[in-house]
Amino acid sequence: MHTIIGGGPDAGKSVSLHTLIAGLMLDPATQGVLIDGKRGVELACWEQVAYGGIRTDIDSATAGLQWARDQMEERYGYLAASGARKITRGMGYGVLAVVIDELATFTLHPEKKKREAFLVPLHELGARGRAAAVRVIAATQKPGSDVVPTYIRDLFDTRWALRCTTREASDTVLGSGWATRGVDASTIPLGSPGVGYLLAGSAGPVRQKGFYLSDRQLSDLAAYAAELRATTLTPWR
Ligand SMILES: Nc1ncnc2c1ncn2[C@@H]1O[C@H](COP(=O)(O)OP(=O)(O)OP(=O)(O)O)[C@@H](O)[C@H]1O
Repeated sequence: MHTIIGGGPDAGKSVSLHTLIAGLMLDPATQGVLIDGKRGVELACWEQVAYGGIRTDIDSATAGLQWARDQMEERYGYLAASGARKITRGMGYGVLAVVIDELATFTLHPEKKKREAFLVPLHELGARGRAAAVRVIAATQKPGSDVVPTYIRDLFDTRWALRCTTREASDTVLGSGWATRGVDASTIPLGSPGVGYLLAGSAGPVRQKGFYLSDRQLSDLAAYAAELRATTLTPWR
């Protein structure tokens, strides 16, 4: 499953992202590439457990994606050699998580070459990552095709629409047609951070409120995740 989180300012995207990161990184077998388009201010607490630290500029973000892509290829090599179709627990690999806060920072980068270099491995991870236990999770204020290319947006099968500023933006996150069927994240009242519609699997979107973790709780969880990594023998160390 790859997840996109969309919503207007203060909708609760970063907090939602943190809860997903916490869930992933508390398993010491998870490897995480963490990319922060908000200059590192959001994801900083996960610095110790992120592969190569928190990546804030497009060059290091792209290098992180390329590293994850190489890991994915290695996993495909293992699958080919073992005759299995997908990575499962017990094969010696954990989840490889690629998390991006404010995706638009990179997809709208002014240098076309750098933008493209970022999008190529991101697309490969999204398109071929599932069988290799790669999970791409991205948050963005503006998920429209002028910001996130449609061929990238379509790779996300789990969609989480927090409060959006327009009906169109809500449909962009969830997939077109949901607003006319009464599922419209622009109707979520202002001042309800974390409330949104989650579309996962074949059932329709479910209205729910994301879990809240304070900065203190997050830094405690991040420290615990780091400690687990230091004391647990993982397949890749
Ligand atoms: N699930 C939640 N429950 C309660 N408060 C929340 C929740 N999620 C977020 N908040 C609060 O709402 C505010 C905005 O949250 P957050 O920074 O995650 O929003 P955002 O969508 O990332 O904002 P922006 O895009 O403007 O940076 C913060 O003060 C945060 O503490």
